[in-house]
Amino acid sequence: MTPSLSPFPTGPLGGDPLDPGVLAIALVSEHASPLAALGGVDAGGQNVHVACLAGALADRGHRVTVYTRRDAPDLPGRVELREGVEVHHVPAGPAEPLPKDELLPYMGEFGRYLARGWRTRAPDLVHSHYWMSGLAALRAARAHGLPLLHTYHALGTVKRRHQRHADTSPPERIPGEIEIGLGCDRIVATCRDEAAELTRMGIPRHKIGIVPCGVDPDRFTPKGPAAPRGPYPHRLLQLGRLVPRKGAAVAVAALARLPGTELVVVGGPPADRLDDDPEVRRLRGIARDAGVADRVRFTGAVPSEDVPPLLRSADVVVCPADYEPFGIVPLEAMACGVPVVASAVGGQLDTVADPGTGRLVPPRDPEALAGAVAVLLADPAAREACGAAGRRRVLSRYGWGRVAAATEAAYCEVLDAEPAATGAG
Ligand SMILES: CC(=O)N[C@H]1[C@@H](O[C@@H]2[C@H](O)[C@H](OP(=O)(O)O)[C@@H](O)[C@H](O)[C@H]2O)O[C@H](CO)[C@@H](O)[C@@H]1O
Ligand SMILES: O=c1ccn([C@@H]2O[C@H](COP(=O)(O)OP(=O)(O)O)[C@@H](O)[C@H]2O)c(=O)[nH]1
Repeated sequence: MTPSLSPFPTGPLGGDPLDPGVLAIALVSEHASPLAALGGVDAGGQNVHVACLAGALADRGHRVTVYTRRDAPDLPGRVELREGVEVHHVPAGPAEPLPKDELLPYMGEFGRYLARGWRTRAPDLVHSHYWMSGLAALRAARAHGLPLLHTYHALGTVKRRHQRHADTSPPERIPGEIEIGLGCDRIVATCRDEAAELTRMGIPRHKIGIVPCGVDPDRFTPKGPAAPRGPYPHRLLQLGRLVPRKGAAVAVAALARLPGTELVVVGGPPADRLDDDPEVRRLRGIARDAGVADRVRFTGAVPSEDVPPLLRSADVVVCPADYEPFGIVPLEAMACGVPVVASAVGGQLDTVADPGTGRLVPPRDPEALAGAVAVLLADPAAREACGAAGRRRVLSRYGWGRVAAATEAAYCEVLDAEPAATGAG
């Protein structure tokens, strides 16, 4: 490791000064806690990203604090997620779950909490996730002259373009995202499409670096238990938050062109609340109308340890989102050696190699989705080759160790320091 990187007092969390070269890193993730259950409307890839990035940075010897909003009264102020990673529950607004689009009024309080804490124990750098965290962190980091890096995870301009009136983001979002981009020291975008969108928003290209999201290839493996299959010769699987933009309706409509195939939809509310969920009801209606209701199964949200067996049980994983800022699910499928048919949007343009690891098809096009899937279902050898290529692609590019190393390099650029010598995994 290299000489001390910090002009600021270190040891922000444990109290003791840190060894030279060890960074004290503050990750700010206002609505997406690394401790949250996944699959709900607001708990998805960002939660995974923050948890895994924090862990992989700790593996490289750094000390990480994740700041997330306290959304239940009984949450402890601090929780050790693992060695080197602590989660702080920030009091900002009522200590109860709130939709993320209602959190902006509490971001001043969130930022003041950060600034107060950093007065006595400042991190070496701050890395904020999602626009509201960026606003809170911008104020607090500026107050102490701390370097700030930002990852958007999703952009208001893109969401507005695709969802129009259904977009419930506050009007402050797009101007806020520009303010963050102009005010922070560096943007850690996750794919080329996002970098292009940011430059169209007027953010200088030289401030933007690209580091993808990652996957844990030791947890997501081709070998291992597979979930039991239904009575059909073929299984498609879709995984993620159950919101309309994820395109499950496209997958259901495609099923009408794929006889002998079942579709398992993983994610959404807990299994015992599926019947009350508006999106499940909508999708069941579409399935009924298409005459495929008996071949569509909803599991509800599943804990992350149950995800690899489900992925392994599928012949093809479909990711037909209308838009997808990055999309961790294709990486998880590829890591499990399963071919992916994804919409040609966002991060999926970078992650899915067509035809090597799967196929890219136009979004919102059930016919194109069904066509690409049918070719793979008819050819077991092609599926196996795609799966193996997907696994190789993940191992060579997307392990969290590599992602953390590249993120650390961005931190060091901002701090004008040398990266640590630790190998990437
Ligand atoms: C659809 C989408 O934006 N997915 C991204 C993103 O995920 C979530 C997204 O940021 C949600 O916000 P929004 O409604 O404004 O789009 C948040 O509620 C969720 O917490 C995010 O998980 O980030 C993922 C990680 O970078 C990315 O893989 C995914 O494509
Ligand atoms: O019931 C569920 C649904 C989703 N996920 C995980 O949630 C993440 C979704 O991330 P992605 O980036 O694909 O989409 P986002 O939800 O952020 O839009 C992936 O790690 C999934 O494995 C999960 O563990 N259980």
